[in-house]
Amino acid sequence: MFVNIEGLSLGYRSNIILHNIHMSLGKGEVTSIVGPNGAGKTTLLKSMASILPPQKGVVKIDGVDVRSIRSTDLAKIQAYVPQQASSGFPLTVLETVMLGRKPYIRWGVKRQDLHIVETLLAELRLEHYAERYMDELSGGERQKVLIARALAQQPNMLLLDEPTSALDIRHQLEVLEIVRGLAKRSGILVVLILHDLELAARYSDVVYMLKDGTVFANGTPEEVFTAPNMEAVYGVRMEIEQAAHGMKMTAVEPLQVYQKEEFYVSRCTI
Ligand SMILES: Nc1ncnc2c1ncn2[C@@H]1O[C@H](COP(=O)(O)OP(=O)(O)OP(=O)(O)O)[C@@H](O)[C@H]1O
Repeated sequence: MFVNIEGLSLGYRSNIILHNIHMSLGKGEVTSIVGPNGAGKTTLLKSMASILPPQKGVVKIDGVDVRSIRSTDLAKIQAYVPQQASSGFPLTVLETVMLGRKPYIRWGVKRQDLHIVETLLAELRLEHYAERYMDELSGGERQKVLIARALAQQPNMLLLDEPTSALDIRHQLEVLEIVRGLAKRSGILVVLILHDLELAARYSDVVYMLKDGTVFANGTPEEVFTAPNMEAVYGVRMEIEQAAHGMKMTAVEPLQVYQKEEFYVSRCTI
């Protein structure tokens, strides 16, 4: 499986958000989309999920325009987990994850569906929550259940919008290890939106850095996460070092701002 995005421009009503985006994503690769708030990351992911139609350009999966794929077929190819999802009515964890099997279920739940769901619950250490209702879970537990539901679709392509935002550090690593393991073992194409750039560096093969609805830089984490790129895109001076398990990024600027304020306050007091 491969995904090509060619000259994609789109927005909301007459307000164009993404401008002439080109991307190519390969099987078994983990790609992170990063960039400041409002850069257009979610809009881009929604367009890959065929939720938002392009105004120009095209998103192609294996050479086929995603807009021409029927939604039931698309659900077997790709799973999308939005930033916030609510079911609208009360479901247990088991029922929620079972919803991921919906594209495959014709007349009723089969033993194989139950096996897939139970295996995922165990893998994500959610088995003890199976009978709990979704509104009885913490934000982080709910986020893991939604990831389990996406994985139950057994997609070739997984689109996750800030999948670790509600998770503590141990669960962040756990989820990203599972997702990366799936990419490497099963050849799933994974696209993540991440705000934590150290996690993006650690778990991604490829990074696309967006600025104002355009691709400012793309390549390996080492190529993209450079001090000049960070300053140009985030407006923050950073020190970036290679560390044993990825990259270490330290913001330099906030410290200076603080020192300037302190200086200003002490001068006023005098
Ligand atoms: N439904 C909508 N209607 C109109 N404008 C929208 C809508 N959704 C998003 N936008 C605007 O599109 C721009 C890009 O939003 P988007 O959610 O794609 O950014 P993002 O990079 O994912 O941001 P964040 O990091 O804050 O989640 C923003 O200026 C936002 O206000």
